[in-house]
Amino acid sequence: MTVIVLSGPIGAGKSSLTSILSKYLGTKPFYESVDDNPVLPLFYADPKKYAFLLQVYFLNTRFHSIKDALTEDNNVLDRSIYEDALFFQMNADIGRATSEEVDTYYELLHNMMNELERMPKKNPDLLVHINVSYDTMIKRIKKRGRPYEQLSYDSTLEDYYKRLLRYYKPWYESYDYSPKMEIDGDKLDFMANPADKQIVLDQITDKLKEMGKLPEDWEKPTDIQSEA
Ligand SMILES: Nc1ncnc2c1ncn2[C@@H]1O[C@H](COP(=O)(O)OP(=O)(O)OP(=O)(O)O)[C@@H](O)[C@H]1O
Ligand SMILES: Nc1nc(=O)c2ncn([C@H]3C[C@H](O)[C@@H](CO)O3)c2[nH]1
Repeated sequence: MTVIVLSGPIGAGKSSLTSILSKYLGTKPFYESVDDNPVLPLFYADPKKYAFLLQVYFLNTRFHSIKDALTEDNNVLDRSIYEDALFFQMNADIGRATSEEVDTYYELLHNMMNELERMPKKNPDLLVHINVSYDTMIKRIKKRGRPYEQLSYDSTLEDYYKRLLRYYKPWYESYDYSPKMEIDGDKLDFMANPADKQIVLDQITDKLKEMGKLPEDWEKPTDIQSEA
């Protein structure tokens, strides 16, 4: 059983790589709730009002996914539950949560993490972090085109995204729930360039091999074009 979680800022390529990687390894993908998330557009329209509700919504859906992923066989999750507090803390730091909301959130998070501690498998096997610069992040956000994430939608988003990148660096450095590795999301265009895609897949499978975590019955696919 091998559970891989991806991490990285907005638009880094987590969902895309989750799809590619799960097909390549023949495992099950779990996606963050975005297009079916009723609170996300409300949050971008009025962050102060909805930051807490959005966080509870995400925490709940992430808890479900990680519980399923840790009990089923081989999986790839497109964002880790460990990034939840990063987002909330950042929003709280810029005044989008009351002290009561902050206290309630951390108590709830603590309770949920304790539940995970009780599971036979407590942590993922590997965290794959996609690093991107601000320019790449904005290019990808534009390319994907969710209206409420565009810089033209809200003049404070530039600061929000730059701040998010600053929070990710120490977060990744202190992450210690599992082995971890970084992918260079600026250099490696694993969506459009097959050679880059193979480099990324080799980096991940080499790491799994080194850890003895490559699924036993896995055979390297010969045609990666079909993994997109
Ligand atoms: N390495 C890459 N090279 C080129 N384009 C990419 C790359 N990764 C992702 N993209 C494109 O960038 C956009 C955002 O990618 P994706 O939705 O996978 O990001 P994400 O990290 O899951 O974002 P979010 O955090 O918002 O869920 C998509 O249009 C995708 O096709
Ligand atoms: N506030 C907040 N807290 C989270 O935990 C969180 N997780 C994801 N997101 C936002 C980023 C993308 O717009 C979109 C898809 O990742 O959802 C979040 N926003």
